[in-house]
This record gives sequence, C-alpha cells and structure tokens, in this order.
Amino acid sequence: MKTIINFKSEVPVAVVIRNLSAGYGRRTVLHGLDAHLPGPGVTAVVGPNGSGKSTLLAVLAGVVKPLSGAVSRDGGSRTGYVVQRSEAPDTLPITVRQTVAMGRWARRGAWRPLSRLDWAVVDACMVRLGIQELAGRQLGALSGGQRQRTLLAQGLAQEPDLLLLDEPATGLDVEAQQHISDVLDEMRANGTTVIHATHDLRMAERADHCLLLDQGRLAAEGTPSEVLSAQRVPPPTCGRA
Ligand SMILES: Nc1ncnc2c1ncn2[C@@H]1O[C@H](COP(=O)(O)OP(=O)(O)OP(=O)(O)O)[C@@H](O)[C@H]1O
Repeated sequence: MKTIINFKSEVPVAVVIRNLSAGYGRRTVLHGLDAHLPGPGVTAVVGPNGSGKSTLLAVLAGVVKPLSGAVSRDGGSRTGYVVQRSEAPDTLPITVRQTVAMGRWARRGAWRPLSRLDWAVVDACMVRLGIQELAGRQLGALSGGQRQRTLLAQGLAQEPDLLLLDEPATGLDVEAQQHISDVLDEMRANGTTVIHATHDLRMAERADHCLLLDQGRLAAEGTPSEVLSAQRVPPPTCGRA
C-alpha cells in the first residue's frame, strides 16, 4: 500500500516529481512516481535490489529521459551526480587529484585550464574527504573506500545545489560511512539538497526525508522513522558493489 506523509507546511520543497515513469528501451522500470523532496535537506531513497533507485537518480540527473511525467526544481541549477563506485571506470590513467578536478569541468569547460580558485576548491574537497595524501595516486590503484571518497570529492567540487549520490557508502566500514554521513550533514547545512540511494539503514535514518521504492513504485514517502519503522524495508544487502 502506498503511504504518503505530507511535509509540514514550513518545510521548503526543492524537487517535485510528478507521475514519473521511466525505463530502458521498451522496459518501464519506474511507474508513476509522485514525490516532494525537501531542500535544503537530505532525502534517502531505499528499497530492495532492482527496485529502481539508480534509475530514479539517473532521471533526476537528466541521464535517463522520463517516458512520461516530469521532475521540476525550485531554485538552483547546478546538479552534481556521483554514480555507484562499480560504475566508475577504474582503468583510466588519471590521478585522484585529476579525478576530483573533473568536478570543475561543468563550470570551466572540459578543455579550458582550471583557475587557481578551481584548484583551491579541488584541494579543499580532497581535504574534506581525507584523501589529500592520495592526490598523486592512480584511481585504479585505490581501495574501494578510497575510490568512493574520491568520487564524492568530485561531486563536492562541482559545488552543486542538488547533489545526487548513488550508494555513496556501500561497502565502506562504519567509520568511513560515518564520515560520509557527516559530509552530507554539512552539505545540507550549507544549503544543498542531497538525494542519495542507500541500503544502509543508519544512513537512511539520518536523512530528513525518505522514499521507499518497491518494484519501481513508490511504496512509502515520509520521515525516515515513519518509512523505516513499519518494517517495510528488507534487511540491507550488499548492493551491486
Ligand atoms: N542500463 C540499463 N539497461 C536496462 N535495464 C536496466 C539498466 N539499468 C537498470 N536496469 C534495470 O532496471 C531495474 C531497476 O534497476 P536499478 O539499478 O534502478 O535498481 P536499484 O534499486 O538501484 O538496484 P540496486 O540496489 O541493485 O543498485 C532492474 O531490473 C535493472 O535490471
């Protein structure tokens, strides 16, 4: 049964999803989603493997086009999108610092040299994610957790109004997950709208808002405690990482 818990009126809405359907080729994966996501704020998208979390983020990022319905945003135009670690190419011969610097391309253009300010932002993002010691290391030589933090630093370097993260903490140890949750809290405090897909219930509980997907449909929407407490969420899995 679909459960919608409305925001209190004073909570600003940053993203409105209206009757959204999307998929791949002839296959429809998301079916008629309606949701209101707060911003600044953190929304966690939860649900079993294959329920459509990554597809929803890809639609919000503009990578997958809706088959019908629409997504609208209130204010802001810069979107940062951090894909699942397993989707990121790790054979590219680039360093951690260069990877993070790619986050500046949307502002600067891929072929224009970065300014001193750009590099200052890149270095600050690496410090924030604790990867400054890895700056010269090749992306492909990193551990899973180090690569995850590098990708998140790239997302931060975009200085987005809307940050989309696909399972940012999957496969990380508790300390690293805690670190990433702290970074998300900071982003929210700085006025960013964050939407992340997660299998980690602790991360979901720290969000302001939660969507539960089940077979491409919105099974519940509300605060994390409202959505997660009814035991509608199956035990966490390892995801695809
Ligand atoms: N590029 C693609 N082409 C075709 N089908 C896809 C593609 N990406 C995902 N799908 C299918 O869409 C459905 C939803 O997948 P999606 O990755 O959005 O789910 P998810 O909830 O993120 O899963 P997980 O928790 O395993 O990451 C699945 O049945 C999947 O096989």
